[in-house]
Amino acid sequence: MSSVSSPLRLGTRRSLMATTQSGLVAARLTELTGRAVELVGVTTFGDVTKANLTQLGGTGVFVSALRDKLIDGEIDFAVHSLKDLPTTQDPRVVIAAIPPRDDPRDALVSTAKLADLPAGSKVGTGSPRRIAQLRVLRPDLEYVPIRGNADTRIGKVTSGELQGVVLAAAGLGRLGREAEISQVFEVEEMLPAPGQGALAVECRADRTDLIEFLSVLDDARTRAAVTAERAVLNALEAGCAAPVGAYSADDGQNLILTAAVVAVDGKRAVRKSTAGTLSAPMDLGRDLAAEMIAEGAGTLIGEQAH
Ligand SMILES: NCc1[nH]cc(CCC(=O)O)c1CC(=O)O
Repeated sequence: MSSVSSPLRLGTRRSLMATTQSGLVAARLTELTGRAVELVGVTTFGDVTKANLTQLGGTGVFVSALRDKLIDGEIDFAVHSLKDLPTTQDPRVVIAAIPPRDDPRDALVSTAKLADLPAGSKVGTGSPRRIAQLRVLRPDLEYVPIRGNADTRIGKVTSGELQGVVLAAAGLGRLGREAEISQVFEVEEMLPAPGQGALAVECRADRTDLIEFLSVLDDARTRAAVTAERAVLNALEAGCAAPVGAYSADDGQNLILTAAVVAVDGKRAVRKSTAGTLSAPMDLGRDLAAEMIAEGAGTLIGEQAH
């Protein structure tokens, strides 16, 4: 940062989803502070690989290229979908802000609601968490692994290749594709991925002034909720491709947290809820995960590792 008035450089993946959410954060930061923000496009491995995400064997495929640019100083900050961030923090960077969360729920893009699809209909999703929970609701449908951006996925419904695809409501909303949603799943029937619908604003750990500056974007309630959700994922030693759902929100007083590990056959699950103070979300998540492990959650995750 040379002078106070020079624009901050916000590094972003080039996908429509990424540029849209980065653009929203940039506009909000400018609105709150008057500081100009310039978007810098970065290509990541996660954008170029054709491999199924569950087969990449690691987490954070969308994240590392942006972090490299942060560390090099080529960009000042980056905006990630929180659910794509590994739970173990790289010590060279910090999450300076977690803005207010958008819709955390999963949504079906289809011409019909899930209950009304004919038996044998093909529904696309590459997420073991979604497949497992969908199998509980409709064991008689066929679940097809798919990748690609939202446009490609929705295109398979439009073309008739698939009768439905399941995507995060927040992403569909950011892309302006809400009109194609036939059903938004309640969190009780389809527990979202930890952090789903939330964004993380990241910058280098040594840029104290910038961290302070970006904190204007932070929403304490969202931060508490997603911290609890991610603590579950971390304690279960699971990544973003694991069949783990977690959702937390406060009722004004306490933080309520529900988490589940679901077998991909839809037949077994370990599911637990708890409530605790807003001030210790990490403990809430870690304690819930310990109870889940005592009930066999670790075995369920282990079975699906390969
Ligand atoms: N794994 C890809 C990804 N990362 C974040 C979102 C959606 C937006 C969000 O959860 O903030 C998506 C697509 C999807 O799951 O439909």
